Amino acid sequence: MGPRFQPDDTLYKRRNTLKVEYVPDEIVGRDNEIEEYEAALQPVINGEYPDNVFIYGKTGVGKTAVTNFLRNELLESAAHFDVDISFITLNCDGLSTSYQAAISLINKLREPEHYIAETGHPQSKVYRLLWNELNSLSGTVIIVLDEIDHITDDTFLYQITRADNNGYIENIQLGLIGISNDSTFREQLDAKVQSSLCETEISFPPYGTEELQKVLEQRADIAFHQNALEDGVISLCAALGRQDGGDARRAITLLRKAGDLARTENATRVTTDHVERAQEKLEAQQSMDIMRDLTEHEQLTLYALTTLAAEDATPARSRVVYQRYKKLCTTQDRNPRTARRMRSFLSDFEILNLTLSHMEHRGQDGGTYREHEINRDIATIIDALQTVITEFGAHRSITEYLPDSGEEFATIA
Ligand SMILES: Nc1ncnc2c1ncn2[C@@H]1O[C@H](COP(=O)(O)OP(=O)(O)OP(=O)(O)O)[C@@H](O)[C@H]1O
Repeated sequence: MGPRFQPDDTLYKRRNTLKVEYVPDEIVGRDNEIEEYEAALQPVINGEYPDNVFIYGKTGVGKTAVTNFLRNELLESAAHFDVDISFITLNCDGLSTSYQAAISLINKLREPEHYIAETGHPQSKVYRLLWNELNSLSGTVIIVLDEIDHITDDTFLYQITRADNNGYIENIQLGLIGISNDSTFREQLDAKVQSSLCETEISFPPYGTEELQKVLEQRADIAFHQNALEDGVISLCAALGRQDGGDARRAITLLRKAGDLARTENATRVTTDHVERAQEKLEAQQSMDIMRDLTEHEQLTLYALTTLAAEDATPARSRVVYQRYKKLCTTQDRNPRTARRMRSFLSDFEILNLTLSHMEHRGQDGGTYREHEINRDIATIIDALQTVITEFGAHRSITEYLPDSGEEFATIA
């Protein structure tokens, strides 16, 4: 028998280009946004101040890809015309305060051996160090703050947008690009910060089917061998991607998952059937992630409804779900949320597609009430709720759905 893992390149030419980390050389389907963005950056090449730019749009709509593309183009043009430009990119994911953001930016500008500690400095010292670092640069410096909405207070943005006016920086012309997928972020900013940061605002709308098709075609050309995709594969991925919010990242991931499925099955081509099955898997994974991210009381509510489903007692009225939910809470002495709060959890589940509910009308007395049922299979929900089940115990109705190591769960009558 030969080695277990055999190289296999029947379908893929460069599979890595379908991974999220890959930066495309060319951007397709974002011409209007690129035009606006370019106009805001154009002054830089004339040696003038750039406009500060605020980019917003939902996840996977090309905000980062277009920013990286234009950065590369600008750097190339700057080299050609001998203009001094530098970019500093800071991803604000994981930075929740201005203090952390300022320290991260300082460290971005320093060599690792001169990094400063993440805590313990007076605020005035942090900004002094930051101005020193920026003043050691020259020409135009553009700071890109990706996921800018993670910074929950305005101080950092206030300081950095005012640094020039306040005389803290000399020699350099500072430009700021803020990127966010939270459209309400801008409204929450202090008015002065808002007007400085949002000199140019560019909204990136979700991709339409045609645009997704272009993005996918471009990527498939690099990633797959010629003829590796059956007709209709790209258009199906584009249509499903459109339904899932016009997110290019998700559409590209779907194509990769379909390719992987085809490869696992030793298929000679990727077919629409592979795409459909890959989509089912992605959806299952997505709802699993959603369920795992619910709060404890939301999970207990879902757990309560699932036990009723396991007893064949669904669709169930909200008050029946509430009784079961309260019972689960008492096993660990938790104070149950009010019935109204629990009903709001049930409405949220419906929006998330985890449950279905409908109104029932009583006959003679004319009242109405709502009934709920789960919209995922019991085993999947039980799997997602492992943590809460381990802590609160396994209701007798679900024992057959527990993993083989079921003994570790205390049972609830
Ligand atoms: N117009 C495009 N042309 C080619 N590839 C694209 C295009 N738009 C997006 N992509 C690809 O889709 C993926 C997601 O894009 P990107 O990271 O730019 O989204 P984003 O809007 O910044 O999302 P987030 O807010 O989640 O960071 C990336 O892999 C990117 O390369």
